[in-house]
Amino acid sequence: MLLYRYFILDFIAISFKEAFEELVQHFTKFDEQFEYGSKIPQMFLREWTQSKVWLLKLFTKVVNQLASGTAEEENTVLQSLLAVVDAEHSPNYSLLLLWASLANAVPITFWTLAFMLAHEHAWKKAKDDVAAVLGSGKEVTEDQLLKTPYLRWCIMEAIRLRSPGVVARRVIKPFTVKNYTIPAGDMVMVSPYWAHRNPKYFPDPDKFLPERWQSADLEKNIFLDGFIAFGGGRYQCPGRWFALMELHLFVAQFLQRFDCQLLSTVPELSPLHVVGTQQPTGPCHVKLTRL
Ligand code: HEM
Repeated sequence: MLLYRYFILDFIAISFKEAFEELVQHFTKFDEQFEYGSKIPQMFLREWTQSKVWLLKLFTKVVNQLASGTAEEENTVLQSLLAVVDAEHSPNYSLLLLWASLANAVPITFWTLAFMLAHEHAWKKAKDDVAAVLGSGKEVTEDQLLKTPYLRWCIMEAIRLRSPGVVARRVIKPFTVKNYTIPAGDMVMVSPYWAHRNPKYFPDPDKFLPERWQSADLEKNIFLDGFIAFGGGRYQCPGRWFALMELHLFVAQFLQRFDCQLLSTVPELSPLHVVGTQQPTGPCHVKLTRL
């Protein structure tokens, strides 16, 4: 759905179902091998490279169309971001934006619902809050989301437990840490995944405990100390507030419309995904009932 809106809002001529499906196929291939594509020379990944080239060509068209001022919508996420990026890098940045948004937000949506389902108390509390605040209304306002903080805690807890394995930077100028000099050209990495398992900041770190977020000031966008799921500094995730809002909105509306029961255990996380948020190793079976 996000993929669809992304293009429709920017009024791209993907008006035929087949063309849209072709886009989905190329994006899926790009996403499946992203971990390898970022490390292995492209000549060894022919299909992945073909899909990347296809997507970059598409984004070159998108960017040109936006630059010509013919897009109907204004202030879409893509337009806002392109306003601050060099023209030369715009197609690559557009593809990065599409990948970074979907590859992180989609698995986190899954983990939030799965963790809540696996913790009866969390599922019930979240459902009760949604029923009390949203009722059966069709529209959801920002004010209503603010009145369901427990949902936001569940989302933050899912992000904490399934955040990216590494956030990396290439060293431009040598620097010294504890008597070690890190030379220019090296890569330095920090692991949000492991940082979030430090009991100094997160007691019982492996447990899903939404209540721990009560002491953060999420309304003022202040996280818990030690939480680094969105990276840091100049290049930290520019989509973080958007991500939290869309996740909150989706989970609230899901709980409003469906009841769910786990039919299998929640799958383990896959150790193959290091760059983006963790993905599950396999399917999770649920019984879904429309309310
Ligand atoms: C729960 C969801 C998300 C998580 C955990 C997440 C996490 C991250 C992390 C760790 C980075 C690297 C930051 C760094 O290098 O310091 C990043 C970068 C990025 N994210 Fe997110 N992200 C999420 C959702 C989104 C969404 C929804 C969007 C877009 C609407 C987005 C757009 C981006 C972009 C464009 C970058 C690259 C920034 C750059 O290199 O300049 N992310 N994200």
